[in-house]
Amino acid sequence: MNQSKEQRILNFVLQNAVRGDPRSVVDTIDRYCSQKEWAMNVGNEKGLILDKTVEEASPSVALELGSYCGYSAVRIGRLLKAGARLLTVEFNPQFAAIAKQMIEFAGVQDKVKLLEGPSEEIIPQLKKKYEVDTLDFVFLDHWKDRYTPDTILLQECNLLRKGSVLLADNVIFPGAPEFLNYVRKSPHFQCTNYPSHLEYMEVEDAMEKAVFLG
Ligand SMILES: Cc1ncccc1-c1cc(O)c2nc[nH]c(=O)c2c1
Ligand SMILES: [Mg+2]
Repeated sequence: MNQSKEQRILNFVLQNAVRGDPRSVVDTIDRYCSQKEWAMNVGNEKGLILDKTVEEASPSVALELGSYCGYSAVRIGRLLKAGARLLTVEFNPQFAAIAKQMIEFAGVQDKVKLLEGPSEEIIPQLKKKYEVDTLDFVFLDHWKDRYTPDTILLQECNLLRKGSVLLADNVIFPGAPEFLNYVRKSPHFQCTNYPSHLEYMEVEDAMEKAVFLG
């Protein structure tokens, strides 16, 4: 049975990155996906926007929707302060298995916990099952059609507090026009757009930051 692209990415990391060094894992994935096989990691250009937003938010509890191979979970995990944690949600079992191994190889497994399942099932479990009070930072990078319903669900579950930062990938390509419309029209969010490019390509893309105002 021939390997999946995601397994090839993991293998390349296991053979070429430095165990326990998140930066080398991120750089090695970027090298593979820009030179060998394109894959939907947030990449280094948008990754820098992610880094700056995470550093500014300095979250104690962060949520990622869409782990894929674990690239952004490692990228976020490496920036978390002592005692802070990231919960990353992936519904595809094959991707979840790869991401778990990527997180462990990078050495961020004490800060990053992968939750396997659909976001609409996991979000309502965060308070009781995963002992979350409120979320300081949320990275939306799963499926564009879930961005708006999951943002509404986060509010309904009282998981956002004044100042919670949402950051959404791909708002231009593949595009999340309904989400942009929702957060930009809502009196409960203060939005900022960060123009960029699709990972490893010269195609226009952007990230949207939406700060919850309570
Ligand atoms: C897969 C793909 N093909 C062509 C162009 C863009 C994409 C693409 C890029 C991403 O960054 C994605 N992030 C999260 N979820 C996605 O589905 C996704 C899809
Ligand atoms: Mg993306």
